[in-house]
Amino acid sequence: MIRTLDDLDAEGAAVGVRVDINSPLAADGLADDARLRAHVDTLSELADRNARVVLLAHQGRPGGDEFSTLAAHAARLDELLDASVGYCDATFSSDARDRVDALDAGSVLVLENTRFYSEEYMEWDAEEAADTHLVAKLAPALDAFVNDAFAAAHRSQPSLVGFPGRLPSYAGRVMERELDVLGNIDESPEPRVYVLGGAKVTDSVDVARSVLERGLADAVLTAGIVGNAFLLADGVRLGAASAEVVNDRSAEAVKRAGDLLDEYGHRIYLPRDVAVGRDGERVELDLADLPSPEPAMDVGSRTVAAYADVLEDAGTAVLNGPAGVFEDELFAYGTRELYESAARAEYSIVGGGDTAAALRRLGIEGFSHVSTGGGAALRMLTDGDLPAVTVLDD
Ligand SMILES: Nc1ncnc2c1ncn2[C@@H]1O[C@H](COP(=O)(O)OP(=O)(O)O)[C@@H](O)[C@H]1O
Ligand SMILES: O=C(OP(=O)(O)O)[C@H](O)COP(=O)(O)O
Repeated sequence: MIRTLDDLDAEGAAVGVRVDINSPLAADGLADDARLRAHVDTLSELADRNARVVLLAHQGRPGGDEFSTLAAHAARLDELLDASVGYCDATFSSDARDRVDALDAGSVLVLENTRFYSEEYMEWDAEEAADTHLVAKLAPALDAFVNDAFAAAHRSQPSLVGFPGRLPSYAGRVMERELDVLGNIDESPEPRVYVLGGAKVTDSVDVARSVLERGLADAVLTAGIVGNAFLLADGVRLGAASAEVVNDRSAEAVKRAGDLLDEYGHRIYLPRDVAVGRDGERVELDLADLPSPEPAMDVGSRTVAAYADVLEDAGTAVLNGPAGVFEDELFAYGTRELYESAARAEYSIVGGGDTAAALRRLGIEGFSHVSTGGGAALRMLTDGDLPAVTVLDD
């Protein structure tokens, strides 16, 4: 059974709360605060119940553009919450532990990006994770652990799976809600159409295989860089620029996409056209017009029309990842159209950090459930288990 905040004696307790506030960044700070706002209920409840709330979170991946401190996140949380929110530029050092010890009841402290520490970017089993430096050093300063980071719950990293071995542990309100909705997807209306876009090529190929093998998906529509990977796997010569974007993520995934096309090609839909930028304009190219020197940045209108036909009959639409570089208005068309078609399905689930940002930016509403997780939601839908959830279950 997974315990929730209803089971936690919060008064005066130092509660470590793992959240997922991993967000798109802009030059001057956060480009979108949806993931921060998602945790407001959990954090407000704990602060109102006089807990000393200690936040653990990651931002970006080592070496990536969005790998940064959590200073901007703490400042935004301070605006979003009634409680006072402090920031500490360390995670488990004596400085960090001193700040935890000095924290007032009803206040919040944001510790530094957990991925600044190399152990955090490795996968562990729960017992080993409990012995990592981060967990072994920080746990003694805490009385309890709450995992509200559904969006990262598919990762077996120390801050996600290590604390339950050392502290009484609970699911936060976001985690509780997500498990409630996504745990019952196999009872959702058929036919089920999965729309896989975005940049996580390897994860998406794995998801496609799983939902097709398990008979959960009647159709898989591919878009974004994922769609480009499937086009390459199908032998389409997109051009060196597009191929480089895909291969930078995973050349191996293209091979695996090819294997999947061999087995399930009749249920996998590939883009029929793509959009590139030429002299500052959007230009749509049919597959016959490729290769193109410019990278494919969006799906074109023929793809949108074909996918809309499939989605029109969907009982359930499950969507992850944008169809193109929606951040640039020239290439937002595919995402806008595809999301609007998916939102019209009888039951529709959408997930992903960038996907949620796209929904807000493009003003699209009407999904039955907007999950805070992309990879986590898909993994939950396909495997039904998540490592960070399994360790909460006792
Ligand atoms: N054709 C494309 N070329 C380059 N980037 C793309 C393309 N299609 C989508 N993207 C990018 O993919 C990113 C989001 O993908 P991903 O992180 O997988 O989504 P999510 O966070 O919703 O799971 C966006 O920043 C978007 O610009
Ligand atoms: O943004 C996230 O994943 P998502 O984009 O699949 O929702 C989570 O914060 C997990 O991040 P990660 O995929 O770098 O482990």
